[in-house]
Amino acid sequence: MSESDDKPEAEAGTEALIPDTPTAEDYAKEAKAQEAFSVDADQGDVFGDHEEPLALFKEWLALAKEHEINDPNAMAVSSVDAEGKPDSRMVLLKELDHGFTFYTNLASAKGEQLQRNPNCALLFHWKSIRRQVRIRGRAEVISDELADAYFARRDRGARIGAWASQQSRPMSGPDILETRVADYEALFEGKDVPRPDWWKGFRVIPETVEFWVNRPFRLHDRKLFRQTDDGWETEQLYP
Ligand SMILES: Cc1cc2nc3c(=O)[nH]c(=O)nc-3n(C[C@H](O)[C@H](O)[C@H](O)COP(=O)(O)O)c2cc1C
Ligand code: PXP
Repeated sequence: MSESDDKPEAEAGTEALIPDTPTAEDYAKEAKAQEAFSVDADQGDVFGDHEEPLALFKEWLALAKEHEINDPNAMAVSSVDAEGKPDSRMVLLKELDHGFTFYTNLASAKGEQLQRNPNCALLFHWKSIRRQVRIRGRAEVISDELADAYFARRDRGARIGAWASQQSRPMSGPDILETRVADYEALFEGKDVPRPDWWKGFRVIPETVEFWVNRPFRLHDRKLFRQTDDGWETEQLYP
């Protein structure tokens, strides 16, 4: 029996769905097929000599924007509920200053969790360039002024949608959302659509930011930035 035949029975049905661990030949094939961001070691100096992580993050996001098929600014945000159980979902990064801002409904599950416990984590994974960025930090609710400015840039349809959606709460029937959208369209007909008080942004202030780039045979490169009283310190981590 070859090594690859020696698999537990329960895995059999998933073989067609879940790729096997790559062989040296697979790495060689991929390196040819996907020159710029292959799994080989030639992505160059991906970390640079930045003294803080946000400049490096911007470089990586710019590269991701060139290569991702959509939403290079998509990130998972993980929070914890009242029982301390973790919860994750995707959001879109919308502002980048000294923190990472996304917009949402404050009364949603994530909105309530982050207001109760601001400790959270963000995760970017860009498949096209085979890179990951992990951020741990604390979320703060942004100012009304910032939220108003972003809300005003959204299409009218999305602004009406924000009023109509009671995000994360159960919907009582199949047509209820359409009905609520129609109701708010009628309410705001001929008027500007204001930002609902509960539609706001969270800015995640990073405490650690880790940059990860894929390498062959899982010998990846990792660089961790950690905020200290004297600025950022960095270290390389084993893969
Ligand atoms: C790519 C992507 C981007 C998303 N962006 C947002 C976002 O910026 N804000 C938001 O409230 N929900 C966004 N969602 C929906 C959330 O993942 C989630 O379903 C919703 O916010 C409810 O989450 P909660 O019940 O944990 O609060 C996005 C979903 C995907 C797949
Ligand atoms: C429910 C919800 N709110 C907000 C956003 C943020 O993006 P935008 O302002 O571009 O709609 C998204 C993006 O998918 C979303 O799904």
